[in-house]
Amino acid sequence: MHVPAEVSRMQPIHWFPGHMAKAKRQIQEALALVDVVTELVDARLPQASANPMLRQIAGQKPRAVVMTRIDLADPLQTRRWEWFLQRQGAKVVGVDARSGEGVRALFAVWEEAVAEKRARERQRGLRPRPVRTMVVGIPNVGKSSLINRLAGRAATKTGDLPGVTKAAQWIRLGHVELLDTPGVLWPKLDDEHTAYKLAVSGAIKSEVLDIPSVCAYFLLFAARHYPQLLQARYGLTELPQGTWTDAQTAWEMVEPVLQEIARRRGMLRQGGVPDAERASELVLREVQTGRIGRMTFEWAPQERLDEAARKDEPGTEDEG
Ligand SMILES: Nc1nc2c(ncn2[C@@H]2O[C@H](COP(=O)(O)OP(=O)(O)OP(=O)(O)O)[C@@H](O)[C@H]2O)c(=O)[nH]1
Repeated sequence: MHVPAEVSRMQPIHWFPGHMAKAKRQIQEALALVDVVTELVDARLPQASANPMLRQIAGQKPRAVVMTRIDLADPLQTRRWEWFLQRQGAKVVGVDARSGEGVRALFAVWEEAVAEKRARERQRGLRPRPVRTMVVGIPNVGKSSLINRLAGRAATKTGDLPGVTKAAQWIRLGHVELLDTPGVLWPKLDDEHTAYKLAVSGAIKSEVLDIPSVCAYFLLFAARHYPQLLQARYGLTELPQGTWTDAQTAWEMVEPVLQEIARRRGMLRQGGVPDAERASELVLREVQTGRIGRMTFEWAPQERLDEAARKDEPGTEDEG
């Protein structure tokens, strides 16, 4: 059995305290100037792509949670996540930041997020003022895409923002003012599953985890939760069985499937040996571009199903 060298050289997952301290400071400075924080998470992994530190930094400030990449996520799971996050007190909207789908709904969410504060201000006789917000999220989650979508042609840039960076400006969008520089937070990679899910989604690159292991993680997950999509895309008759324990074992479970994919795609090494490693790159690329189909990589946390049923809302399943 051929095991790629990278699998046995799995690197430890790094956490960057220096970067985080700086990012935290910058975001804290900027947050002091906004009414509502717009937190971006990836709809395919809303928990793993959120940074828990943001809650701590943002404190009681109203949060608008934007789930990006709804075009790639499983629609049923997206509904469940929306419901779950709303129950946690966030205002939630799902968007495709590339096409702009769902983006208009954000304006209502922002207004709603500051409604109480504005009512108090009105009572004190203060003049209505625009809602100020900033976009915060992990790298690659869609911050620039969303800002560009929102800014569009109508955007006007106004005034420098002291204390953050010289270049930072507000983008005026009707009653909303959006900071044109997003806040970047690193994902919290302190658990193996979080790291693998982020790698499957493309949020972290192969310097942290190697491609064959990430692909193995994905295949075991997808064989369990989205078998029809895998079968339809790759014409597979047999799917890998089993759950993740470690990279080596997982690779051994998925290697025959990847060899089959390699054979079908003509990915052969010298002597006609199917190149499972190359197939793992292909599969991962196709996951990340949505070619295999719409998938969500983590389930909304288990809620009491009876409660969900009583409220006639979608229930949740065990991720397993
Ligand atoms: N399919 C899809 N792709 C998206 C969406 N949002 C962003 N992307 C793509 O994801 C990639 C990263 O998007 P960016 O907007 O650059 O992400 P970012 O958070 O600004 O990234 P950093 O600058 O690294 O912090 C780009 O190729 C986008 O086109 C989305 O909602 N759907």
